[in-house]
Amino acid sequence: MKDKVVLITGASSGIGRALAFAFGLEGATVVICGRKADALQAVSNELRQAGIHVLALTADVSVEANVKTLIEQTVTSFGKIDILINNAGVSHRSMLIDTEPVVIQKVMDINFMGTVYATRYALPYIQLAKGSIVGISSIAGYRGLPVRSGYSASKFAMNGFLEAVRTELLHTGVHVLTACPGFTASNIRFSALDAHGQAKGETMRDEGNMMTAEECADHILKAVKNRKRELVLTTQGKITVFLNKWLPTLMDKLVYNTLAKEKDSPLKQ
Ligand SMILES: NC(=O)c1ccc[n+]([C@@H]2O[C@H](COP(=O)([O-])OP(=O)(O)OC[C@H]3O[C@@H](n4cnc5c(N)ncnc54)[C@H](O)[C@@H]3O)[C@@H](O)[C@H]2O)c1
Repeated sequence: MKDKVVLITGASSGIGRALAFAFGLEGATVVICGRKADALQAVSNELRQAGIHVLALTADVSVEANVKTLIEQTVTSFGKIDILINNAGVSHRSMLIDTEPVVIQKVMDINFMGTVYATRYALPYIQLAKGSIVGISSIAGYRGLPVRSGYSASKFAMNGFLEAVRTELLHTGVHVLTACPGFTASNIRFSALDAHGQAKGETMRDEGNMMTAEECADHILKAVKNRKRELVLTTQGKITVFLNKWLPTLMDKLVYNTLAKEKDSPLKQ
């Protein structure tokens, strides 16, 4: 990764932060982006202390002009972008019947349109570098998950978008990776939106019993180095993707019953 410039969206916590360390410790220059300047600065300081060359830029990925500026500032600073990691994301937890559509719009704007903006504006530079475009998707991008219909939709959209882009770029030397973590300990469940768009502020799962963000980032780093097409993480995630392909009706019941056991689940057991 020496001499590579890696742009990571949503890097002030969780998997994005861990990716900044993973790529940075391999010698890459990392450009980290997030909405909150304070949180971003704190991560930037930690990265610098670890000897990593870092630039922190604030941007809301759901705002096209912000993302355009983010790409321009990165190129002005370093002259290129080798790897773009579309990581910024938000979830929601509410039954569709209760959910204000604007909540689903917000999830789509961040998870999907954020990926569209960053990929579109970074693409000329990634093509020059014959670099990599990475989407941090989810198992929810292969198997629709109840109580997260908008989140699943945004990750299905991301998967389809990146598959199409990968095919468009087949003869250009650009690598496109769809990375689908399973449950990973992070902020994602705390910041998940409720039916009215407020952060839940709590998790409904045992965060201590999950893959860590650092383990997840190591798998993604390896997949980028090996220019893999797709990465599906955790045994549970792999089984879910496999069974859903061949036994989707059985999976409706299995997924329902599993997620009905989550604390405060609105699904009836
Ligand atoms: N943790 C999991 O269980 C899990 C599983 C599968 C996929 N993912 C995906 O991994 C990615 C990272 O999530 P995480 O688990 O590290 O959670 P996280 O909440 O710790 O990280 C998400 C990051 O995105 C940032 N972000 C949110 N909205 C943004 C916006 N509009 N503009 C810029 N930044 C924004 C947040 O501030 C945060 O830093 C997400 O795309 C998520 O969907 C997570």
